[in-house]
Amino acid sequence: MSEEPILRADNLSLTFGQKKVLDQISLDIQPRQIITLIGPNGCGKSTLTKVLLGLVRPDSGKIIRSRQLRIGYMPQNLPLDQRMPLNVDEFLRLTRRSTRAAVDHWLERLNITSLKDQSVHDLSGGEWQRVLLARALLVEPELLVLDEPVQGVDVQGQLELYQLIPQLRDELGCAVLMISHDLHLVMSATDEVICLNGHVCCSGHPETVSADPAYLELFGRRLDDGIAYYTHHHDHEHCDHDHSSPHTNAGHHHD
Ligand SMILES: Nc1ncnc2c1ncn2[C@@H]1O[C@H](COP(=O)(O)OP(=O)(O)OP(=O)(O)O)[C@@H](O)[C@H]1O
Repeated sequence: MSEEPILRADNLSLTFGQKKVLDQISLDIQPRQIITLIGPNGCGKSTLTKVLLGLVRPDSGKIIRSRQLRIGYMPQNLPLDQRMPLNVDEFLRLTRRSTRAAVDHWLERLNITSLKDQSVHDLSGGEWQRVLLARALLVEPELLVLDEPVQGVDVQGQLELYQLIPQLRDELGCAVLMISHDLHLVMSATDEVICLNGHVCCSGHPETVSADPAYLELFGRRLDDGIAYYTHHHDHEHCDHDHSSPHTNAGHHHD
């Protein structure tokens, strides 16, 4: 891809207390590109996402976004005041610049029209995820950011949601940055995987990365049932590489 990135992160670092959560992270997001961040619990995926969105300030490093980049953000959770009566339709209409027609469109597109008059407090985990996705789509994003979009969703629902993501990318022409724990589920829905553990452990096209024996050793083993379980053994040193061009090191792995 030779276009200008819509977002470029350059050497982002952030320490919380004693813990270096982000260590010199660089990445580019190209128009229409689907990028997935994977990594173990607490490795900094959500923090990196919030830094990229401008919600958290890094200690050092730089973020360049294209002018007036419209970002649709689906957070991992969105605590709501339980005492506030609010149905799905009213909740979605709170989104800035949302219109009646757009709300109806996304309700229908995500197969949740039947939830329109239901209280947001009574939704199942999977239904709530779809409503949050609709809310992110209502801003007509150029960049759609999904923080663990399949949380609380059953396996069939996860497969459907991951199939939907490239379709939404095609319909909106947007780029997608998503966080996932499920490498095997997300493989076919992503153009690039970035494996995080504070630093960028490896990155590249999912098939290139997944075919790398060193990658499998680090990030999973494929069992007979075809499921690759995520088992990151981070007992290695991070060798230096060129952070200014993170996408050139597809299949890069540690010594
Ligand atoms: N505001 C904060 N203050 C202090 N520590 C924080 C803060 N936010 C996150 N952390 C810590 O930073 C680390 C990275 O957290 P983050 O939520 O980014 O991880 P994650 O990779 O998204 O994890 P998970 O997969 O469990 O959602 C964790 O150790 C977390 O406890």
